[in-house]
Amino acid sequence: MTILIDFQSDHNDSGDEIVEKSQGNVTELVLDGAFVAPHTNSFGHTFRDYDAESERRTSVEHFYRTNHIGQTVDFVRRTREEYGKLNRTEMSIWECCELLNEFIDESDPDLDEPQIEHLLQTAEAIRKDYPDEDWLHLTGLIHDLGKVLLHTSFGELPQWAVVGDTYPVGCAFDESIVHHKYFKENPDYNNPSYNSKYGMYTEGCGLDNVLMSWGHDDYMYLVAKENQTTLPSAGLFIIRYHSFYALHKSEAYKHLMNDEDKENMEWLKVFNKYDLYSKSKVRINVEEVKPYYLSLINKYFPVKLKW
Ligand SMILES: O[C@H]1[C@H](O)[C@@H](O)[C@H](O)[C@@H](O)[C@H]1O
Ligand SMILES: [Fe+2]
Ligand SMILES: [Fe+2]
Repeated sequence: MTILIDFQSDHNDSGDEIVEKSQGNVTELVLDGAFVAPHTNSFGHTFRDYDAESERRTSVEHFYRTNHIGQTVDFVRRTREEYGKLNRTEMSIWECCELLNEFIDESDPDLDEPQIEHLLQTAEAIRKDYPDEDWLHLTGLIHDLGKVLLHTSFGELPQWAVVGDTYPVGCAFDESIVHHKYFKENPDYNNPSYNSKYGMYTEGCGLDNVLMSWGHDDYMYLVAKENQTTLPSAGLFIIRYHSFYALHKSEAYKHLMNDEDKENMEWLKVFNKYDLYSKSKVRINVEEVKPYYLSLINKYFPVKLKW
């Protein structure tokens, strides 16, 4: 497979140097040493460009339309309560990674690989740059496991209720949210209790008190917490808010954060670089890295978890 890379430029927007190595028609990102963020995704476009004319543009836009219409306060409360019961199955973290093999995320303009590839690419890229932070490697591996909600044994939630960027419900939807215009069709959009800057919240109330649109982030957070993980609070924060781009990229909703959120945000920003820019066609040898990740799972999680 060929990775399309813009050969004109050897720096990306954030000024990181791009290193490329060619082997036949396969161009690899060189990940040893400090991680170098590529300039373009596997389709030859800049990352998170929701307007770029690509084979995925229309389906991604359609995804966000359904997502923005369906995520109401009422829907989130009901679904969170239901899935928060964790009474659907019992399995280990690694079993869940394997289950994700079959899913492709319809919200993602940058990736059309099975999810397990993305998990390992993220974790391995972090591991190279932060060799001593083993909790962050494991966070990389598990951050998207909540996408298992798409699975038939979980009642097959539709993609709009599992993937995509997340945002608070119960207060005004910020304009920086991808395809914001579709919120006009969300019933909460015209509800005066939910459509002001603070809505049902107060200044500095802390993200823990904010109801986020329902999806894989909050679900995986609940799974990890209820199964008594020993991951540090920054790991749980990353899992819970990694899709909250309006906050960690556009700095909207900062008025809802408390001091602990602000501290954890530093790690989320580190994490995001690897989550977003490690998406590539470079395959990881699963069998080779599996023993390492099994040892981390063993350190931070029980053998079987409730899902
Ligand atoms: O399309 C992607 C994908 O669903 C990711 O897992 C999520 O974290 C991102 O926020 C989203 O943009
Ligand atoms: Fe995600
Ligand atoms: Fe991810």
